[in-house]
Amino acid sequence: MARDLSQLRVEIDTVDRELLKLLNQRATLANEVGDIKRAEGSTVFRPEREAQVINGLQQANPGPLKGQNVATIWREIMSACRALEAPQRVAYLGPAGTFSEQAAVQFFGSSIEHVPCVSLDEVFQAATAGTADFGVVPVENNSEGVVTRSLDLLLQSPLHIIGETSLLVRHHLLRRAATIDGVEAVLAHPQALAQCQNWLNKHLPDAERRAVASNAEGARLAGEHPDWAAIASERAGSAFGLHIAAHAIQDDPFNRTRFAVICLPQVLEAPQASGRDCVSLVVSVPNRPGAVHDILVPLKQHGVSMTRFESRPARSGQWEYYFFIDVEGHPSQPHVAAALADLRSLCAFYKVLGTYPVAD
Ligand SMILES: O=C(O)C(=O)C[C@]1(C(=O)O)C=C[C@@H](O)C=C1
Repeated sequence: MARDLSQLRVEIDTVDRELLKLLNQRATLANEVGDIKRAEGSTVFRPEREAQVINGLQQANPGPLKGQNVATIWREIMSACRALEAPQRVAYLGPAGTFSEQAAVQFFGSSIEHVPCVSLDEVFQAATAGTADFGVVPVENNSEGVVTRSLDLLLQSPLHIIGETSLLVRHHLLRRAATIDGVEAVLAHPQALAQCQNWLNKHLPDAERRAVASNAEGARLAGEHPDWAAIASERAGSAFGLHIAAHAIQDDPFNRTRFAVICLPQVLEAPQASGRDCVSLVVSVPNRPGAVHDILVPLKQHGVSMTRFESRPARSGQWEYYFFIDVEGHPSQPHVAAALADLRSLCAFYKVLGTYPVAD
């Protein structure tokens, strides 16, 4: 006979008590792992171990929970266990409510210490000086291209990339009023203004577009001026008590931003191979005909796929460029190591920005 609602809820309560007991058992074990790591002076965060735990559970999952749900739940469980071992301080472009904050929580789970920064430069400084263990910075948007400041900072910085996360970015027009009537200025980070330009041309052609340091900063200002609107996330809207005057106004409905997770090699060395990895490099080549073509040859010869190739002016006063290259694989794989060694021998400048598991 089918159980009624109250019987089912009693059973759910029993299962929850059992889960709570097991989760605390798990947290106690993680705490013991923390004691060992403290004694060794080693790092708490082990992304490859976390990936292993999640992959193993997804493979063992009989359902009806979806694999994606299993990943989300265990990412949070491990985030809480990690925080018991030692708080992980994560720097990002703040204030609260930015997509960068969302990316940080997506990667590390919500049990982190937030270190909001006023600029990308400050994120790099925080992670370099040790006021944060990790930084999370945007590197690329699928409609707007690369975030040039992040690439320039990566080039000069002692930090390396240990992970990435990709976020579906939905921009809303936020305002004190619930409609777009009478908007005189639209405030947002330049990237967000660029990602919504068709919508702005069509619906608010006469409004001034004002670039500010972050979308959340724009939302804060829009909260103070009735004739201003901001382009920002729902999260920023609720943080500053604003209405969504227009929903999902980004020109590309599949607008995604890729974020890099960075830290000093002393905090965390390059993660071991996870099975789906990527190496990010920056190189420059001697200024002679065919030099750019030549650096791609070793990749082809050794069967290594290139997933990104971007150029940035070297600012040397000459027509010289840095090339940011992502290749698939891990340097522990012989064909990847061979391709990188050959490529390096052809470059005037060669720096590995990081080796890390690719985001889903
Ligand atoms: O296995 C470890 O090294 C742990 O610290 C435990 C644990 C976990 O909760 O499973 C927590 C943090 C690490 O990032 C990896 C895994």
